Amino acid sequence: MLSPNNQPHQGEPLTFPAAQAALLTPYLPPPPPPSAAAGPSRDDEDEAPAGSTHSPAVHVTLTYAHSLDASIALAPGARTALSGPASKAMTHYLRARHDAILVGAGTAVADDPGLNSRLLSPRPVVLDPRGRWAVHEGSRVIRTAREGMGLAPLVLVGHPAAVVEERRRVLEAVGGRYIVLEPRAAGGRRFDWADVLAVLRREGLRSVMVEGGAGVINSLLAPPGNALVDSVIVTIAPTWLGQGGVVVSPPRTAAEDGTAAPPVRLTDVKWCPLGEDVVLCGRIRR
Ligand SMILES: NC(=O)C1=CN([C@@H]2O[C@H](COP(=O)(O)OP(=O)(O)OC[C@H]3O[C@@H](n4cnc5c(N)ncnc54)[C@H](OP(=O)(O)O)[C@@H]3O)[C@@H](O)[C@H]2O)C=CC1
Ligand SMILES: Nc1nc(O)c(N)c(N[C@@H]2O[C@H](COP(=O)(O)O)[C@@H](O)[C@H]2O)n1
Repeated sequence: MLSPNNQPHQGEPLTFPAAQAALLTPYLPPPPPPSAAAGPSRDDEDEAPAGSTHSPAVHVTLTYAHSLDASIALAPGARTALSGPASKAMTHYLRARHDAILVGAGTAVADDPGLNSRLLSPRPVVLDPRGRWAVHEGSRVIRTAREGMGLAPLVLVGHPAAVVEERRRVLEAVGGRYIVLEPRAAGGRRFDWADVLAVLRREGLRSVMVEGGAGVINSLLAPPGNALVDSVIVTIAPTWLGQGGVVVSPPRTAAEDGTAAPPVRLTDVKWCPLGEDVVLCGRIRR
């Protein structure tokens, strides 16, 4: 079993079997050097991590859990447990293997997530172009940081006016920050993924686990964002969530003759049963 390292635990001690961790290794960024174990502020070298396909190098792992009908939640705003205990442990292991964990404003608002790991916590990053996440003293991610159980978030907003002074104070009190980034995609409503990764790289973050929700996943799986994804790890839970769920389904692209074409496909695929769930690992086919 892999054992927790230098950060305090939250809740039950957590272990993830080494044999299962070994299956995931080819899809993950290299482990941080021992000197980086205290947190994700890394030395600013410019080497690309092994397996990375873009530069400057930020390893991007897209990972989430969905139902048999591709839903990641029962309804917008409904926090929905899909992963069983074994795959939940995998999620904490994966979080610990990345410098940053990224979610969209929809998830931050709906779930009030902790975004930490019971092993080594990554830096939470929230994409919030319009500043709609009303972060406050009681937000879980803030409490988690204050209690030393995780790191404080970086919140990417699209305009200085999206920063509310009281929220900025709350964030900065625990070591978090707003970062203004120009939304250059989707008619000025979305961040260009390459710009997001450049911000992370400037912050010394060399790997990011993109966790959701559907808006973020669908945007990253669509071109040109999907060219920046190094690996995909999806937990499939043996349940249907039914119509009205929050569905992962990126927009179709058009083939040369104008007919609809699948936007993206995986290659180098491995399947691994984990408790009652199955975990699918793969890379985006170029
Ligand atoms: N099962 C699982 O593994 C997971 C499930 N979830 C679930 O997903 C649901 C939330 O999904 P959803 O509502 O789609 O919310 P998201 O977390 O995907 O947030 C979507 C919002 O994030 C912002 N955003 C997304 N992409 C970009 C981009 N490229 N640039 C800038 N901003 C971007 C936009 O904010 P704006 O609209 O303000 O411009 C967008 O509306 C929740 O119910 C949650 O429980 C979440 C994570 C994992
Ligand atoms: N891996 C996974 N399985 C599920 O069943 C889930 N519902 C999620 N959701 C993600 O985890 C966040 C909540 O966990 P923490 O409070 O941060 O520990 C939630 O916001 C989603 O990002 N993930």
